[in-house]
Amino acid sequence: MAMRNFKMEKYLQDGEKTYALRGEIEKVVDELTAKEYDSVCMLGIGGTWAEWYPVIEVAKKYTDFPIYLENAAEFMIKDRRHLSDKTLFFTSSASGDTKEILDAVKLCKSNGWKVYGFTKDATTPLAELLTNPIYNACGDCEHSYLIYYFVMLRILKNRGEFPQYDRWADQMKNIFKVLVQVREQFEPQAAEIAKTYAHEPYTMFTGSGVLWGETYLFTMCILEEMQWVRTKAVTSADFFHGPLELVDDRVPVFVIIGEDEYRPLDERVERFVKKHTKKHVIIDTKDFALEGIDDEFRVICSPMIITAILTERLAIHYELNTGHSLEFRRYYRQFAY
Ligand SMILES: O=P(O)(O)OC[C@H]1O[C@](O)(CO)[C@@H](O)[C@@H]1O
Repeated sequence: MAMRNFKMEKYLQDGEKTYALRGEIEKVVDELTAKEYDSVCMLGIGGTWAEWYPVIEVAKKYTDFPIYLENAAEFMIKDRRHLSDKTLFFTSSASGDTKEILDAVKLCKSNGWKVYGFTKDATTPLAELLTNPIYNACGDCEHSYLIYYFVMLRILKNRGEFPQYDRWADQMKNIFKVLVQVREQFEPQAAEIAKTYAHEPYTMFTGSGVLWGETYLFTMCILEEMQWVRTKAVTSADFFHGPLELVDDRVPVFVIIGEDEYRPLDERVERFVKKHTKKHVIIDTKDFALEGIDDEFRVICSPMIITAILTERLAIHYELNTGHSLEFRRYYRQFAY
């Protein structure tokens, strides 16, 4: 099935460019971890916060080292005594002009804290603030996941907590090709799901663990910001503390099922919705093969599967059905607020 609005050659070329950043990222991380440090802090906002989320969730499976994920706007006003000049700070903004990120990085700098990270190119305001900025022209989520994982898992490797780093990173050379297969497999379903649900007045999404960030991102940044489709994202655990009361045949529930230790929580939601609404959509990362990638790395790659099929493919089919351009905003970045 041909994929609407998908340029395969360009996608694979962009993937090669992103993978090629591996050496540069490893060099920065190796230099930083050769010196004394006592914590790691990632700064994000909205979509970037959601993209860092699984990277930190994964890291916590391998280490109990202090690793923080801060919302850049909250970071400005909250207590920061857990951070210091011994913290390794990273951030990312594809546009390089997201206000909250710029403010947070300026605040770090005013404390003498260096911030490392990513932006699209050397012309952005963020590029001027970062130490050793790394340029990643393609800000799509799977690209972000890959480079953020290069940062985080390399730190863990250097701490002796992720000795399989090289095997994992070598296998990531093919991840973009694999994610084309994942897209192709999902495409007929994406077309069908969007046709059925794009005009629903309210849609719930549940997810958990390593997939929570992408669940939240897809509803907030794609369906709400880019499609004006009303949604609720709730963790599989919290679904049973409120949202379940709204479920009946009028309310579609998308259940995103992952492969980490949270899976039983997702399966509990699956059992419930299958009984209480005809409008359930079950999306299980286990249904997608990752050719050439070891099973022990599936959880790490699982947000890439979800972003490929929802944020990339389902979004395109929603756009087709709603007739609302994914590019159009009425408020976001249209004026100061
Ligand atoms: O990477 P940038 O340019 O800072 O943009 C991040 C933003 O992009 C979006 O994901 C989509 O416009 C926002 O919701 C998000 O906060």
